[in-house]
Amino acid sequence: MEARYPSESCTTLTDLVLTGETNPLNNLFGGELLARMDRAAGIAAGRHSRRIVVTASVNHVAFNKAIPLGSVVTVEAKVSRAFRSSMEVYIDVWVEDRQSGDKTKANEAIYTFVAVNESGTPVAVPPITPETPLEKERFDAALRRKQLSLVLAGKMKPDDATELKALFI
Ligand SMILES: CC(=O)SCCNC(=O)CCNC(=O)[C@H](O)C(C)(C)COP(=O)(O)OP(=O)(O)OC[C@H]1O[C@@H](n2cnc3c(N)ncnc32)[C@H](O)[C@@H]1OP(=O)(O)O
Repeated sequence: MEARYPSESCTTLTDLVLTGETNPLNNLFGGELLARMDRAAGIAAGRHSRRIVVTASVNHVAFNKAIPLGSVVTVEAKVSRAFRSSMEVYIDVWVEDRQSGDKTKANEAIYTFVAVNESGTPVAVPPITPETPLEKERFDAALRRKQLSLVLAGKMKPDDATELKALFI
């Protein structure tokens, strides 16, 4: 399969924070943000693989900054690394200042999607070639994150997590 670039999967969703999507402090409800990130990441993984994709894990979510009611929120998702059937998708969340238009990074998350056939069986996806320094940095660290996710899910023995062990040697 021919390699693809992260930019080919880049998916941007921009939307407002409306009443009904906020917590008692009038900030965006965490579950609503997770859902927006899942949608953007699913589209990105689908663009990379051109397959049905399912969310396999949510590996890292940092709610660093509250997002107030009425904010313009942009969720940007890109495949950072493709393995055999799984893809790591990196998501950056930006909040736009309505007067200046300046965007501030509010949150980030890392999801894993798996490409499957009509029966739900995992299928191979194209490899990915990172281009920018940030894409290369995320690509390089993705195997470590995959091993951590598999160990935490009980799907890999800690002894087999070579990339994690290398951090401490
Ligand atoms: C878009 C949506 O929201 S879909 C709804 C929510 N998601 C779902 O319903 C998915 C339900 N889960 C499933 O269907 C299955 O568990 C699957 C397809 C994710 C994985 O199936 P498995 O039988 O575990 O398959 P298998 O062991 O071959 O793993 C497939 C790939 O997923 C990876 N994987 C599985 N679990 C994890 C995990 N927790 N973290 C990271 N990667 C994982 C494996 O490493 C493997 O990757 P690779 O082929 O690139 O090496």
